[in-house]
Amino acid sequence: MEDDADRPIIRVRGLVKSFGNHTVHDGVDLDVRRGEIIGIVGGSGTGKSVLLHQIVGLLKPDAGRIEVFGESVRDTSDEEYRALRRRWGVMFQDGALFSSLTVRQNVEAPMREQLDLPDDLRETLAGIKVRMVGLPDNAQGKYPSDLSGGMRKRAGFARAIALDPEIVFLDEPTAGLDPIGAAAFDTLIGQLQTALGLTVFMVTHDLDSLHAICDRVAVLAEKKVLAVGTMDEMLKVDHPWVHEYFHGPRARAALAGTASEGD
Ligand SMILES: Nc1ncnc2c1ncn2[C@@H]1O[C@H](COP(=O)(O)OP(=O)(O)OP(=O)(O)O)[C@@H](O)[C@H]1O
Repeated sequence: MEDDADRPIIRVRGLVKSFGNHTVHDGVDLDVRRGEIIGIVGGSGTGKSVLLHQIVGLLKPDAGRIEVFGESVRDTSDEEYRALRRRWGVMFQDGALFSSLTVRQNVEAPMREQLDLPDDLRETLAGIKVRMVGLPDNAQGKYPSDLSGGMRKRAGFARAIALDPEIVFLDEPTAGLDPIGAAAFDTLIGQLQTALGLTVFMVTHDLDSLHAICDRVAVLAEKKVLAVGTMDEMLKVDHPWVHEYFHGPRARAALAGTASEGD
């Protein structure tokens, strides 16, 4: 069945999640639109990664509803979940590459799991994904430990797009990169989003990324999505944390950087 174009590609309603007596989410609502890049921001420990992990079915919410492509992620059989999972790719915070596999083998891993392809075709396709993220051909045979942090992130991105997903989830893709590497990674995300028509759900602390590539931003605070909108709309939100985040010195520097790029 075709997805309704107006229906959010991800719909979260009334999400509640606690660890012991520590409540992380208490009524999280969020819609993600098909084709957008949405940045998820919030203070440390506000549950950005926990939200991502619940949406992709790696953590079980205590209450609430999560729909991806109109399907409830919780109420699926193993087979249905496998089919859903094929339509998204995840790049975890640290890249989460298999250290004993080469870059190309890492990209092949989800293909082996989900697709029944002849070896040579799978290798060729994985090689194409490695090229798409801007890694040189000689990176294909290297192990994660032989790569720079930026190259490891690109390899993680290549694995996230291995199955031609409709959504990619990126957990702090530019964390730990120097400003030039981070800007190059932002450019890559923007280019692949456009070229492949991706929806991008991106957890980030990086104000430069928000300015450079995000269509909308969702702020997690007080156990909820406190505000969601464009960067311009975020500047008008009257909440102390949101105000400090979007008007503070780092925000001004990021805004100045964006302005001078456009000059
Ligand atoms: N598996 C777990 N067991 C217990 N507590 C957890 C677990 N996973 C996350 N938490 C707690 O949930 C809270 C939210 O964690 P999460 O990693 O989502 O924060 P975050 O917003 O992504 O933070 P950061 O920006 O620092 O990465 C934290 O207090 C964390 O300690």
